[in-house]
Amino acid sequence: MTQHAELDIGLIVAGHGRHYVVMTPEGREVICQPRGKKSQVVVGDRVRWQVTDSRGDAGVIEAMEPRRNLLYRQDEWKTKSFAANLDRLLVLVAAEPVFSESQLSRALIAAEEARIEVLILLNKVDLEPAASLARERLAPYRAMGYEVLEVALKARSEAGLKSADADPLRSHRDAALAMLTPRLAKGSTLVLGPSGTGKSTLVNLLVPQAQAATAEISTALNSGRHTTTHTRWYWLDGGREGALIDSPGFQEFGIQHIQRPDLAHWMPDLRAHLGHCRFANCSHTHEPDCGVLAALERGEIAANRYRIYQELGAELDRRG
Ligand SMILES: Nc1nc2c(ncn2[C@@H]2O[C@H](COP(=O)(O)OP(=O)(O)OP(=O)(O)O)[C@@H](O)[C@H]2O)c(=O)[nH]1
Ligand SMILES: [Zn+2]
Repeated sequence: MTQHAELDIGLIVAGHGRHYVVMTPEGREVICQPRGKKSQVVVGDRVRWQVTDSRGDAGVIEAMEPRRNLLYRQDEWKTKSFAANLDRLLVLVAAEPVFSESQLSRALIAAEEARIEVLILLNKVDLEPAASLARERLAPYRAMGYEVLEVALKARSEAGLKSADADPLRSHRDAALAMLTPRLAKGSTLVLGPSGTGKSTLVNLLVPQAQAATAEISTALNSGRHTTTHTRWYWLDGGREGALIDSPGFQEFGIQHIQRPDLAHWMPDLRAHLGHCRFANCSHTHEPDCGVLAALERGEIAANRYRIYQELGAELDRRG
């Protein structure tokens, strides 16, 4: 275990195939390949590595340091890691296109299970009436304890602005920056968001040098345009205290790694009513004297959320 302790430590900031970009504590980027055939390192991992060329810009990853957490999704066939050692998950949704509550809930469940704090960001609040509808759909999430922030990263009108402003686009953008900068200043934040929500806009706002950095990495890894579809770590400040991790979009957020009996526990609104069921192994679907069903009846659990619980529960029950 200690045999690699004397090697340099580095941070995985990007990866493409079997090539990784390792950042040294001084901020230098080195292209590394893992030693073994199978590599499980992901962006956010800290690794022990050593140089393999005389100029010191290529190396080999010898070992991975223990992880604090790992956010991943899992369907029937494969596991897909997002990133490791996360302090925060920022789930970006928008007034338009209408977001899938099921996908949102899946991401939140995976984050709960991995013990990662969540921030929900609603973009395009300049678009009414879509914004009001989205706000309504997010109300249960606020009520169950998630922080929900609203922004208009690229507003087309001055709707939603408190005072008339000569440049609504700029004032919305400045307001978003002022709101987000302090919240993301420390630790690593992974950004997840379905296509079209404004994820590129958000990353470019918070990391103005993102496009240049991505191009540079693509050249280094010789992967051309492909790297833009990969996960990438960006420092938010010169002191390297805060980081934003951009990740590619995905179709389905599989949560096959969640244990069926724990499902309700990872849903804070359901969790609040656990411990009051007649049966210790209650599935909260059909049992008499179920605390969750009683709470649903009393309107203390949103109908949509309970429907999502049923769907996800059935999905986990089908697992072979
Ligand atoms: N009205 C409005 N439009 C916005 C806002 N933010 C972003 N958009 C628009 O939404 C569209 C998607 O923004 P992008 O930043 O490209 O979104 P993305 O999530 O990276 O999308 P993909 O590239 O498809 O993954 C663009 O046409 C933006 O101009 C906003 O606050 N209000
Ligand atoms: Zn129950």
